Amino acid sequence: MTGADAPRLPRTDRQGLDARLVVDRGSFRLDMALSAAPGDVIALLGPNGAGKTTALRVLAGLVPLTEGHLRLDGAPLERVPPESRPVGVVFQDYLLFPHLSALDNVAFGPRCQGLGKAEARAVAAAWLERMGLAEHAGAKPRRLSGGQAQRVALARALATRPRLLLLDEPLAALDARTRLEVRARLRHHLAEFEAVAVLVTHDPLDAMVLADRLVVVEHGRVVQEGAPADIARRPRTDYIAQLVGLNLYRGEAGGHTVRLDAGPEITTTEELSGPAFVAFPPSAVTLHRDRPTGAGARNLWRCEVAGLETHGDRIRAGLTGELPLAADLTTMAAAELELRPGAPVWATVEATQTHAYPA
Ligand SMILES: Nc1ncnc2c1ncn2[C@@H]1O[C@H](COP(=O)(O)OP(=O)(O)OP(=O)(O)O)[C@@H](O)[C@H]1O
Repeated sequence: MTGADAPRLPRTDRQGLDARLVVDRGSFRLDMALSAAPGDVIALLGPNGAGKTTALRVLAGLVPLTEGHLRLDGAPLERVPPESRPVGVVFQDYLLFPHLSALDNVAFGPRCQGLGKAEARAVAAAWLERMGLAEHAGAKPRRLSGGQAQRVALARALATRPRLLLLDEPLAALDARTRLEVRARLRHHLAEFEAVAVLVTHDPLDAMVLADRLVVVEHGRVVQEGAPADIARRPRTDYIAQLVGLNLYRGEAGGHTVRLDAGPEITTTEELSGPAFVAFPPSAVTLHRDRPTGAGARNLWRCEVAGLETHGDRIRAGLTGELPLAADLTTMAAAELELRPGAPVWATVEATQTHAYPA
């Protein structure tokens, strides 16, 4: 069925993306609501197998919806075939046409939209210029660096003036140094893009730098969404807490303490009641060989070192015991404490270093 003979579904005036994506793939079910205004950049973030790529493929029209709806600028897209959707896609490995020059790769979309050859090439040349790639217009993809190929792929997607831009792990194919530069450029282009952009990534840094809003997906469901800073400050699942490098616990708050579902109490500065999360960074934890006696440390737990790894210029200790947690310390402190797997330690955290919020 083509877009033309699809049944006419009601249009709404709502601009941007308005979707509920339900897809069954064997035993896996994706069920997520996704909405965005023109100009929004949304990052879908989640562990392997969470359903991010499936969501992107549904938006692109490559996988059909089992249930739900998909509207873009008020128009229903469910029955519109991929090639007729006003959607641009940058695939993880870019999928440039190997036999076409950068210019003709970018001109391909405008040509398919009905522009004449010269006109389409002029549009493509303008996009390559904007991407800082004018001098590579005649190059075939194999002669482009990873960063250049990524920009050609982005130009190719943007040249069709899509109302929805989809980017699948846009920086995953790049080495660390190129990534830094390409990330900054991509941020600039996304900021200029006037329609909705949705990107899929595993990398919290890419998500935080590139997106205005994060949608965290686990097991086919949205577990948290919001501005990057809010999510980093108030994670609601273990996956997100690990991603942003926080210790996270759930319990029942009463005044300045949160009694954890499994384990001890944590003293906090916030005053709350009812179900609550408490989070604190590994750098807030101080370890001691002997039980500390000072009055300052309100939170004190008896733990055991489960593992040690280097983390930047510090050592991260994974602890089990009264409270499982991650603690960061300097190499010197780790040596002085004679930390090794199995070593007993006392862990303290000041109440002022914790952050409690309703669950
Ligand atoms: N063609 C398919 N047929 C059946 N099941 C599939 C198919 N493609 C993906 N799945 C299943 O759908 C689920 C979600 O996969 P998806 O690729 O969307 O996750 P993801 O979040 O993008 O993961 P990753 O980060 O590893 O790419 C997985 O359980 C996967 O096994």
